[in-house]
Amino acid sequence: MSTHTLELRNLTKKIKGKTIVDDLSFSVREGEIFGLLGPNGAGKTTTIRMIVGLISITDGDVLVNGNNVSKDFEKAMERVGAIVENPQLYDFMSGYKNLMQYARIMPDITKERVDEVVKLVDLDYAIHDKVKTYSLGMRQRLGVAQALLHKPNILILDEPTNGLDPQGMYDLRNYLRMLANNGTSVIVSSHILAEMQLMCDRVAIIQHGKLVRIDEISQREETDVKVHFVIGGDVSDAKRVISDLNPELVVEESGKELVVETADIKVIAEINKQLVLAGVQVVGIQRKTKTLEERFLEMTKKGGDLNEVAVPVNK
Ligand SMILES: Nc1ncnc2c1ncn2[C@@H]1O[C@H](COP(=O)(O)OP(=O)(O)OP(=O)(O)O)[C@@H](O)[C@H]1O
Repeated sequence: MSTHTLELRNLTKKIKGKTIVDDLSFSVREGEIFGLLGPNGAGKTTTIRMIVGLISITDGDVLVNGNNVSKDFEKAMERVGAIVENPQLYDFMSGYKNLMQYARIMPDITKERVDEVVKLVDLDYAIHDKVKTYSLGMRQRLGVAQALLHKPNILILDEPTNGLDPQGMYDLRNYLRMLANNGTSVIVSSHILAEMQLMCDRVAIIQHGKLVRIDEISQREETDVKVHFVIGGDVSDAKRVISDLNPELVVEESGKELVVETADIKVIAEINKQLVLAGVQVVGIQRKTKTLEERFLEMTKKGGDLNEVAVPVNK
């Protein structure tokens, strides 16, 4: 059984009569990487700012490790590490001095702990260089090291991939995964779909301040499978053979391809067998999973039913 570390209950933010975050509810589990995904202005940053107490909550509750942020703020923040705005770093000091400076104002942080977080974010090689010589990725790693000093069990990063190069993104993913494997709940926000798919276990899709749905990345990949049969001869013969097996299997036809929606390997093998037995030439079979991007676009398209995933257009 998994434990929830962060829980949002009907969280709402209104600014000057405008609803920015609208009745948002979800829970984050121990040891998972949870994404907030939505277009610019969807309300991700506002949500995070409420979670960490940077702005007030209009309505609803945020529970952090069981503590209500509105009622028991200090207790709630005890084990939260966050980078919401750019981390406060002094350019003229070394990375190490920055961390020591920060450690001094926090209770019970030892020099050993500073060394530990430096290792964790892979900054040992440059930790005594001045921060002004750091790349964006290194600055960000130093910011994360700082946020981790007090051993939080929840780490919140607003748009952590912003400005990172591919190597920086790859490194970020790896060490966030390592933290999650050790039990930390990691919450990241982004409008970059592909990044979220690579990084997260679950993604909450947010639009106009509302939760559209929560996508379980691995589970989804198993269900949203389509198989493309590429036919050598007459496609209508192939279509008839497949329809005889099950009239609902074929969902699309395009040129020489018949698209079948199933994740069941036995069904795929049976279709192939029947096609061959009927003398139909099968020149290719391809399995394709719907990407998070396709699903996201389907769900957020104007006028679309946000709870229903429509049959995707062929790409
Ligand atoms: N203090 C404020 N006063 C008025 N409107 C605000 C305020 N803060 C945020 N907003 C509006 O709320 C909406 C959501 O903003 P928010 O920054 O939370 O979005 P976001 O999903 O984080 O997007 P982005 O990726 O662009 O930061 C935007 O339309 C923004 O203009």
